[in-house]
Amino acid sequence: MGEHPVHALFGGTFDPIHNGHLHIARALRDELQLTWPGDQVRLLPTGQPPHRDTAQASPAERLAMCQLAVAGETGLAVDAREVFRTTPCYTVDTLTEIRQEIGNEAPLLFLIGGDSLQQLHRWRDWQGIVRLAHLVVAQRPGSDLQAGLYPDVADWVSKNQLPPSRPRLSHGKIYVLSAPPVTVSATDLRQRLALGEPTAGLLPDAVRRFIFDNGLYHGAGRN
Ligand SMILES: Nc1ncnc2c1ncn2[C@@H]1O[C@H](COP(=O)(O)OP(=O)(O)OP(=O)(O)O)[C@@H](O)[C@H]1O
Ligand SMILES: O=C(O)c1ccc[n+]([C@@H]2O[C@H](COP(=O)([O-])O)[C@@H](O)[C@H]2O)c1
Repeated sequence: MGEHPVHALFGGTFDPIHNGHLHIARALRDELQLTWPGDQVRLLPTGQPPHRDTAQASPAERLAMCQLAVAGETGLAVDAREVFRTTPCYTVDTLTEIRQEIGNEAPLLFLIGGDSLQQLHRWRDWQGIVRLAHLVVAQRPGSDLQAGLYPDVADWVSKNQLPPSRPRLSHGKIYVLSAPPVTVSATDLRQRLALGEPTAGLLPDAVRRFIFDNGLYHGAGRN
């Protein structure tokens, strides 16, 4: 144990990917010291998310935006295995597939925001997810990680804390990032873009250009 690369996955609709996403992907890489050769935080754009409406941008556009967002970023990459699926993508299935690829010993992490942790008990087989991977949670404005959790999840969280160092165990723990919360959300960005309101500082520059060049989110292109 310990000599295996660490694989971290960050699933999302990424409609569009924004600086809040990049902030927590970088925080995961840096706080858990994923600096060994082969260590990676991979953005995992979902195809059909299980619990929400279809994305506004197409799978190919969301994938392209993720690729632009990580270009040149040490230790960040994109995993395209879910994005073109037309049936719901359940995280437990994807992590099972990745676990088969990397073997049983390698640490596997799944990054979510605090709002997702509050919904975790509604996910398909969440206990199965933590038998496959560690969870890493980013604090998000409005998500109270002490009071807002389903009791079974809160109980598991309280007993399974991971220390802030490069993980050696393969799965089963939780790490809450110390990175301060940032307020950016994709819903707010889509609204701003539709209304032609400013988005500077909220999106990676290359993603902003892609949105404008391709006329995404109706009305984009003015700011
Ligand atoms: N600003 C943020 N801080 C922490 N976590 C975030 C932030 N934005 C998104 N996340 C997390 O990233 C994951 C993917 O998010 P998603 O692609 O749905 O973006 P979103 O901004 O939450 O979108 P939407 O507003 O459409 O719900 C989720 O687990 C979500 O909790
Ligand atoms: O597996 C599930 O039941 C499940 C339920 C809700 C969300 N997820 C995953 O959580 C990630 C974030 O989802 P979202 O909807 O916040 O973009 C994304 O990878 C989804 O596939 C997974």
